[in-house]
Amino acid sequence: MTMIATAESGGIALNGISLTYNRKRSTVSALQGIELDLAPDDFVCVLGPSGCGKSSLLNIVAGYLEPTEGTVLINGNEHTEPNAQVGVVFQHANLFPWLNIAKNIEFGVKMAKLPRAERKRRVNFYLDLVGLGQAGALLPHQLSGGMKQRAAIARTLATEPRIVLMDEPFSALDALTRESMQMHLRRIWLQTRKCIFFITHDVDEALLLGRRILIMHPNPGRIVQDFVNPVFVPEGEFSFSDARGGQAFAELRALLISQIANGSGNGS
Ligand SMILES: Nc1ncnc2c1ncn2[C@@H]1O[C@H](COP(=O)(O)OP(=O)(O)OP(=O)(O)O)[C@@H](O)[C@H]1O
Repeated sequence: MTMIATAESGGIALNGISLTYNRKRSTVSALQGIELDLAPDDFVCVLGPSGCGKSSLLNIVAGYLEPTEGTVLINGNEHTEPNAQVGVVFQHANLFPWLNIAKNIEFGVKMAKLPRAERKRRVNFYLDLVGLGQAGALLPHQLSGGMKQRAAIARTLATEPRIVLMDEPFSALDALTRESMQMHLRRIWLQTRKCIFFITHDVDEALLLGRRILIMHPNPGRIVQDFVNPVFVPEGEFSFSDARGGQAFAELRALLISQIANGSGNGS
């Protein structure tokens, strides 16, 4: 597999990131020596067995956790705490139940103290982008699980961050909704070309969505593969089920599953 270099101005650079958790009687090396450059329009999927440090890495990029060593640079500036340049979408939408969908989306934008007209423009634009143009007046409990998650994505995008971090955003959804969300996310990325850093346990999801794929292994948590996804479709719509049926897709899936299993101690 080919290694790629994506250092570009405007992107995100992780330099020498290590993270050690101190427990009562032991320490855990959750991350060690992470070097990573993310281009402004990357779509990076991160795969790896449980406990390899995926969420820890995301939390460091988000500014929620301070690394033991190393720095995160966004557009050349050191990034040490949560700010509007980094948006995060979690497994659960966590919408405010008392606010309608439009007001939920506007909430983050309001925090940025933007003029009212710009707030409205963004709410309408991002509602349309996630296919909820007709749902702005509904309350969260009136939405399906997939619609709620689309609203959460719109809420994050409306703050116009430089990078969107996603921690298994579709894992709580049923299979059909999940596939439709994957298609939505692909369309959103094609339209916005926003840098997306997407953690998943699902190899198919990574192969369908990621232009670039990282594989991490634990003990210590580290990146063992970083490659351009050879079955990524760069433009337009395509049938996910046809793609899954392709030979190159199936071979790569099998290879990645064995590489992930090697890291979990289940490999041969
Ligand atoms: N707050 C904490 N205190 C101590 N150890 C922690 C803490 N959070 C995570 N760890 C440990 O750090 C390592 C990496 O955890 P992390 O949650 O980042 O992995 P992950 O790849 O996201 O796992 P999963 O796929 O199961 O979510 C694991 O060994 C975990 O037990």
